[in-house]
Amino acid sequence: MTIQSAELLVTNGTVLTLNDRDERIENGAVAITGEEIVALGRADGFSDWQVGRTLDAGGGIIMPGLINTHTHAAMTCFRGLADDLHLMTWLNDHIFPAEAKLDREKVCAGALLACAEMILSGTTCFCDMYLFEEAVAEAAKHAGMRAVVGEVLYDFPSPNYGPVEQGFAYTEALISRWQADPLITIAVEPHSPYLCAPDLLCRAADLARRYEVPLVIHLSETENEVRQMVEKYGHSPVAHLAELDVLCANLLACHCVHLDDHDITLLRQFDVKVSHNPESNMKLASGIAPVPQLLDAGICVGLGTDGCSSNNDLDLFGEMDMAAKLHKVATADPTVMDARTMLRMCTIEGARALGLGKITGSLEPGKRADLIVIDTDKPHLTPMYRPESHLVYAARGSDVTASVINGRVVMADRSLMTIDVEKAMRAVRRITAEIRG
Ligand SMILES: CSC[C@H]1O[C@@H](n2cnc3c(O)ncnc32)[C@H](O)[C@@H]1O
Ligand SMILES: [Zn+2]
Repeated sequence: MTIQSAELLVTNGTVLTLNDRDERIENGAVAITGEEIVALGRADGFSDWQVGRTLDAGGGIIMPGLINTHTHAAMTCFRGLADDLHLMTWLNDHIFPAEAKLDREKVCAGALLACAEMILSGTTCFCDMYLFEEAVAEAAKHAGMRAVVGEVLYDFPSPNYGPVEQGFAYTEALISRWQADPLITIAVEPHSPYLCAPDLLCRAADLARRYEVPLVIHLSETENEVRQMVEKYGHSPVAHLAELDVLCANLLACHCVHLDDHDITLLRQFDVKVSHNPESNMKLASGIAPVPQLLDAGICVGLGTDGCSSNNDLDLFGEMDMAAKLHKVATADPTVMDARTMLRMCTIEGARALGLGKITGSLEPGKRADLIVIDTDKPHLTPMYRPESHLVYAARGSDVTASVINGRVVMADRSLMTIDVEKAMRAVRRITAEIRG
């Protein structure tokens, strides 16, 4: 008889696989070796395994880590700086002037704090658009997080690279530097059709196609944006991208709040993925994305927080709860966006949206070991008829006790292994003085 072995066994919990069959394993365990899940099943099935380290889930829930499909991680530096404003006032009068004061070190500090907040609230993977993204990639790598990162490209000079020509060069350098990294994927990220001329959009799409990397953009976020685009180009933002041949399966379109039926047909036709950011859309009063319609059309939708200056946190548990309830009230239909749909949106569908569906987003042998443990021994999680219900409607990020990313334990007993959280908070507090000054 061969002795089976695992370097790490996460055991004694209800395992939610979020795989195609949505399996739930009571008294379950997940065996990990190196970066990968090697087996999962009932915990007693592993009693004769040789195990290096055991992580006891204490009777809680073991599930795939959450995936945040749209962040501007370093915007932790601007949390609470400017609230209660329209998007364009918020951006032009407050955020862009503050961002002009950023540099590589500040972005690195802001992103590291974001990683601490994300790991502590159950996120294992995020997709980021910002300035000085090399620093974001380094922060994510330091934190041990999986990330898709891309330098923002737009028509005006960037505080990082200057004119956009150099933005393309910077993006290509990022792609070649991080090509073989197990955690970091580089994306091409034009900001939006309203800040990017047609030529920039076409070049960005060509670059993403050439390197087979994700293409990420803000799209149809506000009514004003749609009006402007129709006046300027005679098309909606989605139809504008279709005209330019930018719509494709590796495009992640963030927000997609103001869509007409033709836009939805186009998104489906080109298999475009959508990132839904309900809290940011609510806070900036941008509107309500037609997510139930997108799902009915068969479009892949992931969940995102957007930057935490328009949210104002990075807790995806809160985001799932908000999204589920927002769409119920918007459609006057309590059956839409049920708990299962929300959990899938935040895990496997998020992974698919980022082009990572084959490696993460569900617990299956052969996939990377990206998982979290939730402590359910809490008054607000008692009793528990259905774990899926609690995860969406009752749990908070602070209920997450452990996190494993790419096979590495990055948090246990709510202690971060990779980040000195006190130091990370101090660094960002120091930056706020400069931002204010
Ligand atoms: C420089 S990277 C990204 C750029 O986008 C700004 N931003 C943050 N949130 C939003 C949003 O909801 N819509 C459009 N632009 C947004 C961010 O401040 C950065 O300047
Ligand atoms: Zn955004």
